[in-house]
Parts: sequence; structure tokens; C-alpha cells
Amino acid sequence: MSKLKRVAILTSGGDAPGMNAAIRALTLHALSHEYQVVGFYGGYNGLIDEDYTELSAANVGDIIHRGGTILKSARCPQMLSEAGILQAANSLRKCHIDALVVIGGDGSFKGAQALQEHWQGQLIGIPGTIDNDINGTEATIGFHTAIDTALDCIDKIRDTAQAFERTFVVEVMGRDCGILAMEAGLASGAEQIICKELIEDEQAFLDELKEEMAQSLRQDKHPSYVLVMAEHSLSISAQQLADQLSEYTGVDSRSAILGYVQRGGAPVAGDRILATQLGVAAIEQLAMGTGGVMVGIKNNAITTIPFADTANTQTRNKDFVARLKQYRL
Ligand SMILES: Nc1ncnc2c1ncn2[C@@H]1O[C@H](COP(=O)(O)OP(=O)(O)OP(=O)(O)O)[C@@H](O)[C@H]1O
Ligand SMILES: O=P(O)(O)OC[C@H]1O[C@](O)(CO)[C@@H](O)[C@@H]1O
Repeated sequence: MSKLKRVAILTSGGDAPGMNAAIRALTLHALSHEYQVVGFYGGYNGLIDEDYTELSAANVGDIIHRGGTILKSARCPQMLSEAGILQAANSLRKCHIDALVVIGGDGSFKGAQALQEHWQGQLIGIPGTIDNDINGTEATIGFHTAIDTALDCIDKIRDTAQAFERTFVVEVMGRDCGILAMEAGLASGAEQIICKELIEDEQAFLDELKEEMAQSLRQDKHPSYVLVMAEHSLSISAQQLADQLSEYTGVDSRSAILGYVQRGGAPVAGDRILATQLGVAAIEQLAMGTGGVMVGIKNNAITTIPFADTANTQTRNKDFVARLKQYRL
């Protein structure tokens, strides 16, 4: 057994639906081990500024169903400098923290890794981001909700596309990862999915896409055509692509950028359950004396992966692309 007394939690990077459910599970499970629990506000900013609150069962009641994060999230440029990292490590010592749980994306885990070099306590990561771009877990907290939110929007856009016989380019988030676009596209029956993972040569990809689209629209007397596009996947914007499509096909094309709506809203059941499982698993890892890893889920089993390996998503993305190609109709 470790001599763990005081556990801290922070949420960092883009907020994701289900982060609150993770804070709840972490807090309740840590309290059941009789650990004290504190939450730093605003990601690494709160850590550097020693801005924190004690967390009790009462603090985390009534939050499992809420989007956002009660601890607030942020990006913290100070962590990109040695001085900032040293300050954060110093705060952990001053606040008598024995273990820190970081809920965030792979950038947040790089921060955790950097911290580990200057602080002797235990560090555990929980994957929380709508992007699902982290190695070592099949899903990140927030991904399931973000797909459902995108899907709801795409379905609505399909209605107006149908009514006006227009085509729509719908841009979804994901940073540099196309998994959100692929899964939302698959679930909405989008005619085209555009993401980096599917593009080798942008011009060739676009030429083929335009021709395929023109042929399909020629055959359909009352055309509606939806393209789901991952942000940052092309060198042109969604609106520029829509303009090019209008010109090539002669069918009126519009763009819609879903944006931050995908980060908000009540977490769906899948994210609440995942967050609860990972929250409990993180505390169990701490109780065993583990540190320097992220907890994840694969084939319904809890896994751990060193922070250093969480950003290596190449093989994982290839698996997703293979699955996508298999299911596209
Ligand atoms: N190389 C790094 N060294 C130290 N800290 C880092 C590093 N990269 C990121 N961080 C810290 O983690 C924070 C969050 O990182 P980032 O903005 O990449 O988001 P993320 O955790 O990947 O989540 P998401 O992709 O969902 O927004 C940064 O603002 C910074 O404080
Ligand atoms: O909130 P910001 O800093 O604009 O970041 C937006 C990015 O964060 C995410 O929402 C989560 O990583 C990405 O999908 C998006 O590219």
C-alpha cells in the first residue's frame, strides 16, 4: 500500500462532456479510500497559481449529468517553459499533494510527463477530449457525446439540404484527427467523408470527389448530398470547398461549421460510464503505487499506457480507416 494521503485533480485542454462524471468518480472513490481530495481550477493555470478547492461528496453531487467541468479547463502556455513547470511542481509540494490526476488530451499528458521530472509524487492521466486522438484507449471521455451532437446537427442539415436540393459541407472538430468526422459521417450516412487519414494527395482526392459527386447528382432527380469534413483536413476552408463544388456540379452548395457546440451538452450514457470506470481505475492505480501512466479502456478492460506513448496514434488511426472502408456503403 502507498502512503497516499492527498490526491489532486485537474481538467486541462478542451473541455469534454463527461469530465464532471470523472471528477465525481475520482472524488467518491478516493474518499472511500479515506484520501483527501482537492481540485485545481483552470487546468495547469490553477496548479501554478495554487488556486484550488477541497472536494467532498457534497461538491460532486448533482454533476454526473452536466457538460463542461466544475473545475474549469484551460490551456496554459506557462507549462511550455521550464520556469512554469518548476512553478507547478513547487505548488504541488506547497499544497502537500501526494498524487495528481490529469484529465485531458495528449498535450495535457505531455505537461504531466514534464512535471514528473521535477516532482516525486504519483501522476495518473485520464483521457478526456472530444477528439478521441489518444493512443492506449478505444475511446476518450466526451467522444461519444460529441458524435451524437454532430449527428443531430447533420441530420437537421440533411433536412434542409433535401428540401432545397442543395449540397452541404459540414465541418466537424477533431483537431488533427479525423475519427470524429469518420464516425459522425458513417452514422449520418454522409455521401462523402473528408479527413487527413483518407487523403494522400489533396488535389487528386478533390478531383475524384468532385467527379463522383457530379455523377451521383446527375443520376438523382432530387439531389441532396452531405459531405462531412474534419477541421484542418484540407488547405481550403469548408466554404471554399462548397464554392468549388457549386461551380463543378452546378448544384448550389453551402457550408456549415459545427464548432464548439460539439464540446457542450449533457454527456451521453457511454461517456458517463467510461468516465466512472476510468475515475475508479485511476484511484486503484494510485492505491497500488502506480504513476506515470494514463488509464484507458480496450475490449472492455482497463489498460494503462505510459504518458510518453499516448500521442502515438498512427496504428490506431489505420485501424479506424480500415473499419470505415469496410462499412461505407
Ligand atoms: N509539450 C508540453 N510540455 C508541457 N506542457 C504541455 C505540453 N503540451 C501541452 N502542455 C500543457 O497541456 C495543456 C493542454 O494541451 P493541449 O492544448 O494540447 O490540449 P490537450 O490536452 O491535447 O486537449 P485537447 O486536444 O482535447 O484540447 C497546454 O495548454 C499546456 O499547459
Ligand atoms: O478551444 P480552442 O482552444 O479553440 O480549441 C479548439 C480545439 O479543441 C478541441 O475542441 C478539443 O481538442 C478540438 O477539437 C479543437 O480543434
